Amino acid sequence: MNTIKFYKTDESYGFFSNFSPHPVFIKNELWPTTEHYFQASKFEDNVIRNKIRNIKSPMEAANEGRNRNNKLRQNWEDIKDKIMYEGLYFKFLQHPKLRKELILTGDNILIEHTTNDNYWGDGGDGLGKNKLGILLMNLRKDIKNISPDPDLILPPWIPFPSIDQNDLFWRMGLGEDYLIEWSKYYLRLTDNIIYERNFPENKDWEGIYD
Ligand SMILES: Nc1nc(O)c(N)c(N[C@@H]2O[C@H](COP(=O)(O)O)[C@@H](O)[C@H]2O)n1
Repeated sequence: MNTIKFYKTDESYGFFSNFSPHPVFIKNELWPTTEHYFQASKFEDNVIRNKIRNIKSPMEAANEGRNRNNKLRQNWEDIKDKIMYEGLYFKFLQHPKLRKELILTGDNILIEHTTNDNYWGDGGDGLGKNKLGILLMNLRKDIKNISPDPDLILPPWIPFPSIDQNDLFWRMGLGEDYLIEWSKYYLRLTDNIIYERNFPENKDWEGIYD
């Protein structure tokens, strides 16, 4: 088995980094990157969460999240892997090109390679836990279970479960981009019946296939 190492966003496979500039929409909030979401999730105080959400760069968001003058939520150590997986899940489902790239890594081992991190990364010498790489590989398996087709684009209610079809979210930015891409994909399908059987309309999207 081969390995794929990533770290810096401007190097190969940089989109696996949480610092990559891919916005995510999670539980009715838009985050500039998964790093912003992850760092803000360390706190219960909405003032701090919103401060982090509005910070420009992921590095500054990470610095604020690591600022121990901010009161860390009590159970953070217990939930941090789950939060990270949640961020990754929505990132890779909400950006079809990233979903495709993840599937195309096949069964290669994914490693966040850095001396800066012994938990999420490999510590540089391979002795770190590489939790980010492991979660990405778990996600790859889960995504392939939904559909292994790298070119498939999921209907909007799967990557964006909390937004119904009349929401203004679909008229701008991430939502608009997704809907346009999905519509083009769906209209080009040669076998709609199988797609519609695999992904039945949910109640907020009734009639979308008509
Ligand atoms: N760019 C970068 N610099 C560092 O110093 C890092 N530790 C990482 N790793 C990423 O940091 C995030 C989690 O950090 P904390 O749990 O707040 O220490 C996570 O996105 C790692 O992949 N990256």
